[in-house]
Amino acid sequence: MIHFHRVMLEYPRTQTKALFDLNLEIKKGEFVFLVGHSGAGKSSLLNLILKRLEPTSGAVYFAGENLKALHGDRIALHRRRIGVVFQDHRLLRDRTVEENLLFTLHVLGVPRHEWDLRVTRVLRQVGIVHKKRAYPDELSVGEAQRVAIARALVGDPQVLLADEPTGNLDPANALAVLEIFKLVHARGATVLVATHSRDLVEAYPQRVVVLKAGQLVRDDREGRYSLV
Ligand SMILES: Nc1ncnc2c1ncn2[C@@H]1O[C@H](COP(=O)(O)OP(=O)(O)OP(=O)(O)O)[C@@H](O)[C@H]1O
Repeated sequence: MIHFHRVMLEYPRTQTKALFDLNLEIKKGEFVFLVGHSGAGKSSLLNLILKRLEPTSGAVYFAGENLKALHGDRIALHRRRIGVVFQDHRLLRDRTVEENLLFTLHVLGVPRHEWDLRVTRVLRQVGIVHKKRAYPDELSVGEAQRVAIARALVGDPQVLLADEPTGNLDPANALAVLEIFKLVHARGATVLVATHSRDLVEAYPQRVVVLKAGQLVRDDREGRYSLV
């Protein structure tokens, strides 16, 4: 589903080498934790999958297609296949929870007659349907994060990418978020979660890929957490 082939990434302005000779293959339906110290390159890796960044050398493939070949509208179409959750949820502050999700469905081009059903279903799934008329500023951090997850899932993406999705949450809320990811995984989506949280990794033993200073130093299918 996602394949990195000898990827090197250097940020040109600062000449920071963020990833070195990275080879990684993630199969359809896999759940992968991406761990590593701050600055190890986790966010850079996720941004390459979204084609927000281009590799300096090497190639990133998504569903068999080299992302380098995508231009213009096809980049937007590519991103629509992917649900994204960040620590900083980036909800639209002047729209209610429901309107935030409707906006996403509009952008995704989902037919209007499906909107109500999809919004209700996904808000139920993340346990926040009672807040659908609230504005983001009226939500707790944990609630806002659930809405961000709902927004990432409302388009039924094939792939879910999450960057520190539980960084601001207390342990109970972090585990609640993990439960949602497990459901998404069980439904067949490919899930990639960048995290510093040992608790999260230990609560759901899955494949763990460890980055250290831009290099993949460990790939453990037994789900063992170690920052090396
Ligand atoms: N826009 C940028 N321009 C220049 N250098 C950058 C940029 N973004 C990240 N870097 C550098 O690239 C390296 C990898 O950063 P990245 O954000 O991918 O790490 P990370 O593992 O996600 O860290 P964290 O856990 O702190 O979010 C770091 O050395 C960082 O300083």
